[in-house]
Amino acid sequence: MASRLTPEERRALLPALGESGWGAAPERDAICKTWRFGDFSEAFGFMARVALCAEKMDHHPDWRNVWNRVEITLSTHSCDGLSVLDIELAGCIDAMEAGQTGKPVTGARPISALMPEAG
Ligand SMILES: C[C@H](O)[C@H](O)[C@H]1CNC2=NC(N)=NC(=O)C2=N1
Repeated sequence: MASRLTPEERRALLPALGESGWGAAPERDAICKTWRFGDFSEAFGFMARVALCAEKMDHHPDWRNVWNRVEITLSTHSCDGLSVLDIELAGCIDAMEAGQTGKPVTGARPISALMPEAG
């Protein structure tokens, strides 16, 4: 079973995701990111690609789609928080995004909320 990221792992892994638009989900140990696409077809195409990747990993997003907008939240049910599987799935999603018209929506809550201070 995947275990929850340690403070050291968080400090090592989360800043890069923050750079690409991931933020801290409200009131959960989870990361989230929102994209806006040209239209519903593009948004749904992106979701289909994410679904295939998630199924291959046996690790699945929480998500919401409203027409051209896709909001994804990642956390691991089995440890009730962030694990390395969420980091891997986020990386896979970001790699797919590159070829799309979809753009991340700015304004996510800072990912540093999920990182305890060192010391
Ligand atoms: C039985 C199955 O392997 C588990 O339920 C998997 C499926 N997808 C999952 N997805 C997520 N996000 N967290 C999990 O713990 C998880 N567990």
